[in-house]
Formats: sequence, C-alpha cells, structure tokens
Amino acid sequence: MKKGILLVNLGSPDSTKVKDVRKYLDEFLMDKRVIDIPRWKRVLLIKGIILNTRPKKSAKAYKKIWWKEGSPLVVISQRFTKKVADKLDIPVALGMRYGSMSIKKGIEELEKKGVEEILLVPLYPHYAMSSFETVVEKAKEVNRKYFPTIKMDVMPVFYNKPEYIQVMSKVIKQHLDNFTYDHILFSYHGIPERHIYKSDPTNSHCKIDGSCCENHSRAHRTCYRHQCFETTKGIVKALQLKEGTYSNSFQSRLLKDPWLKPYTDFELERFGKEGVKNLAVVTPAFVSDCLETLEEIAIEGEIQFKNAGGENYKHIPCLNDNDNWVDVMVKWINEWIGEPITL
Ligand SMILES: C=CC1=C(C)c2cc3[nH]c(cc4nc(cc5[nH]c(cc1n2)c(C)c5CCC(=O)O)C(CCC(=O)O)=C4C)c(C)c3C=C
Ligand SMILES: [Fe+2]
Ligand SMILES: [Fe+2]
Repeated sequence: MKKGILLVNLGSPDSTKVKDVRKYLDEFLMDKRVIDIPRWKRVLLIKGIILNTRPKKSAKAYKKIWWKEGSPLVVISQRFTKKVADKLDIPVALGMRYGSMSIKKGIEELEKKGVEEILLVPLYPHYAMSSFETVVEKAKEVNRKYFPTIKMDVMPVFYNKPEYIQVMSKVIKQHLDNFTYDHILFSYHGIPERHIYKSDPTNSHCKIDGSCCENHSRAHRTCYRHQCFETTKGIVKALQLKEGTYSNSFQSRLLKDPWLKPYTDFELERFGKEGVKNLAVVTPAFVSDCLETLEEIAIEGEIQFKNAGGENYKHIPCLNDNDNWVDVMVKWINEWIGEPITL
C-alpha cells in the first residue's frame, strides 16, 4: 500500500480582516469539542454574542504578529512540512483543523499522489478534546465520508517521548545561554476544568487536586493536565533545573468558567510583585509560534511582568522548523513506515 503523511495544525484566519477572523472563529468556536455545550446554547452564545465582539479584538491582536507571508502559525507549519517532506521518499501534506487549508484538501493532495494509507500527525504534544481529539475525529469523519478506501493511522501524543523532551530542552538551553534567569515559567494553553473531567475514562480519577496527576492511572492517557506536568518534569530533569526556579501555568482563557490554574497572566503579575527580576517563559503546548505565543506571551506577557516590577523578560520560541525537531519527526515517521501503529 502506498503510504503518505498528513500533518495537521490548528489553522488561522485567511487575513487580519475582521470578516476573515469572524469566519475562522465561527468554525473554531462552533466545534463541540471546543465549546462543549448543547448546540442551541452554542449557537446563541457564539453567533449571538461572541462573534459580535471577539473578531474585532482578535483581528487587532493578529495585526500585531502577522507576517508579510501570512499567519506565523501557517507559514511555520508550511516550512516544517517542506523540511520533513525533503527528508522522506513518500508524499507529505499539511492540513489545518480550522480555516481554508482544510484536512479534506490535505487528504485530496495525498490521494492525487496515489496514497492508500495515511499517517495522521496532529501537531500537538498533549491530548485535549479541544486539540488532538478534534483533529482525529474530524480526519476520521472526512476519511469515512470522502476517502473510504484510504486507511488511516494516528501518531499518538508525544508529550513525554524522549526525543521531544530532548529537542525542547536543547532549544531552551540555547536561548538561556545568554539570559540569566531567576525563574522559568512553563506556560501551557489552558482548557476549562470541565474538559479534564469529561476526558477521564474512569469518571473518578481526575480531581484537579495536588496529587491526582502524580498517581498512576489509565486516565492519564487523555489527561491534559497530567501530560503538561510530565513535559515539564522531563525538561526539568534533562536541564537539571533547581527546585524553586521553575513552575507551570495555563494561558489563553476564554469565557467565565474555571480553567486550569494557575493562570499565566496572574502568575506574571505575581512574579513581578514578588521580586522576580529575570523571567523566561517557555510554551511547550505549541509546536509552532502563533497568536497565543507571539502576542499573548511575547508582547502582552512582557508588559504585564514589567508593569508589576519585573526587569528582564524572555519568551523562548517554539520548536517551529528547527532542524533537530524536523529530524525527530522524520525518525517517528520512519518508525511508522517500518511498523504501522495499530490503535
Ligand atoms: C474554549 C475555547 C478554547 C479552547 C478550549 C482552546 C484550546 C486549545 N487551543 C490550542 C491552540 C491554539 N489556540 C489558538 C487560538 C485560539 N484559541 C481559542 C479558544 C480556545 N482554545 C481562540 C478563540 C483562539 C483564537 C484567537 C483568539 O481570539 O484568542 C492558537 C493560535 C491560532 C493562530 O492563528 O495563531 C493555537 C495554536 C490548544 C493546543 C488547545 C488545547 C489544549
Ligand atoms: Fe486555543
Ligand atoms: Fe490528574
């Protein structure tokens, strides 16, 4: 069977125009795995309230970080895809969960090249129903509906894989060589606490307390909080970071329900007030820089920290199209080519 690879990232609006941002947010926020409330309520909330104000605010934020080639997330994902493709003998395509570069177009591209078996690679290190799961479910739906003869495998999450920890640690180390830090903040994209309970297959393990994420459980296969903590632990071990010089937080909240804590913006302010002078922030939930890292962390985060008394601030870039990261992805793909994953 002829094999091919489909890399999938989140996607961005087509431009920074309010109408394009509204179209993108409409698709994104109407996803039942992102805003997980009954459909009629989602329609009222998203189409009736959020889409009246959020697109203007988000468009303003996108304008601050947009590149002349387009959205950083899309451009970086394209560069990464090209580098991966150049190192493989099989077709590699890129699709996005939301926006015009759809998963369907990605599969079509592979089908035209005669691909009969696809490895789907969600470009998320951690499992969340609003990231990894929605990509897999969408790809399966498109697969069943439009390409029923194509076989599809899924690359699992890689939050604790030694190669990912190693490449992340190397990038962090390189960026810290010329930055003397007092503290490193590991800021992960947040999710509503409710999503953690919903993704717990045991219905009883996850309590979002001080210990559940430490106690072994099969719930951790789908526990975003546990997986984020494991990524931090792996990097801390690899870089031999000292206790008390690092911590975790969760960013990018939307709406009023409780999200995973502590919240990044509150932590940035607290650090500034409590006398941390030199702060480095790393964002391991994102493999590519995007609105949430370039605007929320690199621009707004620095302002929040310095306004509270901090002095020096550094956002460590994501893996992006780093050559070592490309090699890691190529290694994992080659392992699949040799021995397909059966889920
Ligand atoms: C309930 C809302 C949201 C959940 C849950 C959520 C989870 C989640 N998101 C990412 C990765 C990214 N999100 C990005 C942007 C973004 N996220 C939300 C909302 C939720 N995300 C919104 C509304 C937006 C759009 C911008 C805005 O209006 O704030 C991005 C950046 C996209 C870009 O174009 O650069 C990424 C990447 C993950 C990994 C995740 C769950 C773990
Ligand atoms: Fe998000
Ligand atoms: Fe837990």
